[in-house]
Amino acid sequence: MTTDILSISGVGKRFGGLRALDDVNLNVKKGSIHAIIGPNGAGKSTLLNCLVGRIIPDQGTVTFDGGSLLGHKPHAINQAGIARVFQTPEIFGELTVMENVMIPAFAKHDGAFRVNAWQRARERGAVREEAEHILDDLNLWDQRDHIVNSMSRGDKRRLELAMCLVQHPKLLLLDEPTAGMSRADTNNTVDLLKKIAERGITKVIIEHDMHVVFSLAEKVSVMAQGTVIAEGSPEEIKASETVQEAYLGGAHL
Ligand SMILES: Nc1ncnc2c1ncn2[C@@H]1O[C@H](COP(=O)(O)OP(=O)(O)OP(=O)(O)O)[C@@H](O)[C@H]1O
Repeated sequence: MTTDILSISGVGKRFGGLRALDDVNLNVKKGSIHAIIGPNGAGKSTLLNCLVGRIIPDQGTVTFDGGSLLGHKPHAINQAGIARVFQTPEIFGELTVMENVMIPAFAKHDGAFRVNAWQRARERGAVREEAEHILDDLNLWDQRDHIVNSMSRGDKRRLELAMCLVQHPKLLLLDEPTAGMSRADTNNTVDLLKKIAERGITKVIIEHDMHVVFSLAEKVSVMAQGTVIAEGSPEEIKASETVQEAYLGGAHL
């Protein structure tokens, strides 16, 4: 029996004459933290976009939790249990931290269940409790009534993570979660991601910061020119000559 929650097989995507993805094969084990690294333009974001329904591959299959993801709209994929944290947080700047976390929590509930008014009122309490719990976990509780526009970039990214976690995803996609952060904020984010690892959510992380990759990932896939050129544990990837050559032109990771 397979323990893979996500299987990408033979995926290809062209943009005009450019082959952005070329026969991509990649399997993600349930409950693992799987990093995808590679130089600029390797196709990492395009692949992620295929997983959330923003881009439809020209070829190949993508199977998540036993069903095909292809042809489904982003909203349906989100309801199926995939949440994504973007490079630029997608949050509501005029609202408070708590309001931002409540929105996806309710969206998840309303999408998952058809409820009458009484049930809905009862669930309201449960949803709020869950939101409070997650804000506490992500060290955002003290800022719960702050208007989001006034927060630092690092805090906004943490908020976006909270907005994903409150949906109880089976798979969390993190697109450069530490991009533009100071070293201190990066280290905090790494600690946080380790902490939420205990929730058993599978994570796929695209990241340029090798310190982040090697401190978090159990498995690393290396992409270059639209395809996966190497795969292994962080130690195997660090030691791989193919990776050193193709990814960094011979420099050491
Ligand atoms: N919508 C698009 N239309 C045309 N070309 C695109 C489009 N999206 C991506 N590309 C091209 O596809 C290739 C792969 O881009 P992609 O953004 O997936 O790479 P990446 O590995 O995520 O890079 P980075 O690390 O810089 O984010 C690049 O050459 C890019 O210019």
